[in-house]
Amino acid sequence: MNLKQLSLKQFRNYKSVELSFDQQVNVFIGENAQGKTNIIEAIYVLALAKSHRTSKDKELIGWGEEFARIHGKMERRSGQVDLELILSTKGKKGKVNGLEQKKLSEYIGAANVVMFAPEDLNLVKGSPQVRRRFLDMEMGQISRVYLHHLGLYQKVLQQRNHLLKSLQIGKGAKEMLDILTDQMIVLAAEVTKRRFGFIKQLQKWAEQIHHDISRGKEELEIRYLPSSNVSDEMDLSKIKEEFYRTYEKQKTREIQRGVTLFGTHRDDLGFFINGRDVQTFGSQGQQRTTALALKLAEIELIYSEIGDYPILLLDDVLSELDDYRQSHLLQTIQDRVQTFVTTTNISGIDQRTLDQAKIWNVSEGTIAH
Ligand SMILES: Nc1ncnc2c1ncn2[C@@H]1O[C@H](COP(=O)(O)OP(=O)(O)OP(=O)(O)O)[C@@H](O)[C@H]1O
Repeated sequence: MNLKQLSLKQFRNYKSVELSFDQQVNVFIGENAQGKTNIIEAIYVLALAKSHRTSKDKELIGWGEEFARIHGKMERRSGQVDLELILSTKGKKGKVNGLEQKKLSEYIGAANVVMFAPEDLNLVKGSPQVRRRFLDMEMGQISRVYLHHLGLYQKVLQQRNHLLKSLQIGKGAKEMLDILTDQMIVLAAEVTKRRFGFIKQLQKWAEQIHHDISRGKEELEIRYLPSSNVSDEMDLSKIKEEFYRTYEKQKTREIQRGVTLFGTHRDDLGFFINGRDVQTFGSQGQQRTTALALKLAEIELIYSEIGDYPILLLDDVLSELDDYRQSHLLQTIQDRVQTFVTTTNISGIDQRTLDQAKIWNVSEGTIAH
């Protein structure tokens, strides 16, 4: 899929800007703090209704303004799609082809993006939260059902934590805990089952890509690491049974601590190269290759799921990759994947890429080419 036009109003440091993209590769170049990342963040938010670098939508609205608007015209295999997202201090609204969507979960998925930013190099070593966020953002854009279950799970979890806090100080109704636990377990089982399935698919691509980047020397394995004793082979009812067992074991401690101690919000992902944990034993280079393999695997996975390539957003990351990794990445995207790149220094980018790219100069919230 291709983004043909993008217009921003009061988004970050852009008062009003309209851009047309007729090339596959677009490079935004400029000094620090001029608005390069803001542009590709806008494309990410247009697709996923969430930023990759903040959970506070208010930060996306231009200072002193009431709202921000992102409008994009996409060309997909299935036809043209017009997307509009309005962020205000009161919330956000998404329109697809001019029609306002009742729920954001119905809006998400009309455009697909894969972002590779310096923070992603932290995916392997960073906190489990970073890896769960990766799972949720990636899975959310290819599965509405997943997004739906995840949203409900988060709501129930919040209520359950609230109740546990009350029970901790001798308030609240204890029978409510069983009711909320039932609801949480049904949703946790759905989320878990889908995450196992997603990892299995991602593994298939990532393994091959990692093998190629490491010139056949390394085998990458991705494992879903649940906090309960559930496994890939279990069906939904078996997963639920296991969650109930965990609940019975943890119940007293949960009340003492005033917080939910089991469930998908405590799960993690593990990466293994030739059987060794990359998080503990991986060199910096191996961590980079793993992160790159995951991103490239995501591109293939999205293609296999929806029959269209996602848009690739590379935020200041090309210069972080050595020549070999960079050319591997560029080989993957060649002619297939519309790509937006930001950089402060054009010399870090492969000349073959520059030859087919449109170069945009970014300075203090204005863009020229
Ligand atoms: N809500 C906002 N309203 C107005 N300006 C903002 C807002 N949020 C950030 N900015 C401004 O945007 C600029 C940062 O833009 P951006 O993050 O895109 O930088 P960049 O060009 O990618 O730089 P770097 O190379 O350092 O990453 C800063 O000048 C910052 O003050």
